[in-house]
Amino acid sequence: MRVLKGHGTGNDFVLVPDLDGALELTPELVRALCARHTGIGADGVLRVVRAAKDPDGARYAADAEFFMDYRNADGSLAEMCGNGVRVFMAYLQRACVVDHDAAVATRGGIVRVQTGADGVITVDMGQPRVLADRPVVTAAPLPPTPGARVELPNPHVVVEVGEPADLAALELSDPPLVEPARPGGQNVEFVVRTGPRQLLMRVHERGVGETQSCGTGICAAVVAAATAEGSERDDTVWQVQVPGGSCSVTWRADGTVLLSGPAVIVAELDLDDSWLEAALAAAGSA
Ligand SMILES: N[C@@H](CCC[C@H](N)C(=O)O)C(=O)O
Repeated sequence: MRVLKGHGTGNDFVLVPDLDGALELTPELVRALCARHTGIGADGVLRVVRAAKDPDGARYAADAEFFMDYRNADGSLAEMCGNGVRVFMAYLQRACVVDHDAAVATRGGIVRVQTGADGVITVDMGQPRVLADRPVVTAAPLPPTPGARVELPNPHVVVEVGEPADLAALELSDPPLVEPARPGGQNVEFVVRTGPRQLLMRVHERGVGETQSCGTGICAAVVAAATAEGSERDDTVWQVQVPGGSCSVTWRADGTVLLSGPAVIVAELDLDDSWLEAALAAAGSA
């Protein structure tokens, strides 16, 4: 089995090319690949398959050739992955199956992805949904604080905290408590404003834990911050710094959100059967 390792601002993935949809990607196999000590180690898996060859992708096949089958490290499915889709695009270009512009199908719909001359990849993430309720988030030592619920289409709750030191002090090894919790969970972003249209962010991802970056979360953070200050859809560029790097975001006048950032392919690996068996056993017993 041949796989690749890649990352976008430190949000890392195992890419599994399976263009004809022959592989059975079980939750156990996802956990085995993502295991940090016994597997390759990643926040998630990106299975690369022709849309027509996947049951979830087939409905998009007329408009998008490839389907990004994204799985969180715990084996769960998610609608979209903003960093992952840039890495997915980097893979498609490396495999010479697309040029610099592609439509990619995801469980959350089709997204348009473009690579600039500088190698920066921009994704049209579509229209965010800002929900009216204000769930209360608790993560030590932060007191219970109301956050903004934003869907892109993944579920996010964005909480503003005071200073960079408050952000650094947050204990995120366990999932933050969100009340009321959304069935199925949510991603939680903690942000500090460091200047006009500049945010510093940490994130706890549903199905993963704290990660170095989350692309849909970065967009959700900008949408929440712009909404709070009344500068929605003003076409300006926001910069969001995360532990793994930085991305820029534009909430356009037509309501769609653009996410731009890097994507890196780190390695291409052949997994041998004995490793796969051992990794599966380790993931099963973890
Ligand atoms: N890291 C991703 C989001 C991955 C899915 C997320 N954990 C979820 O379950 O919604 C990104 O870059 O957007």
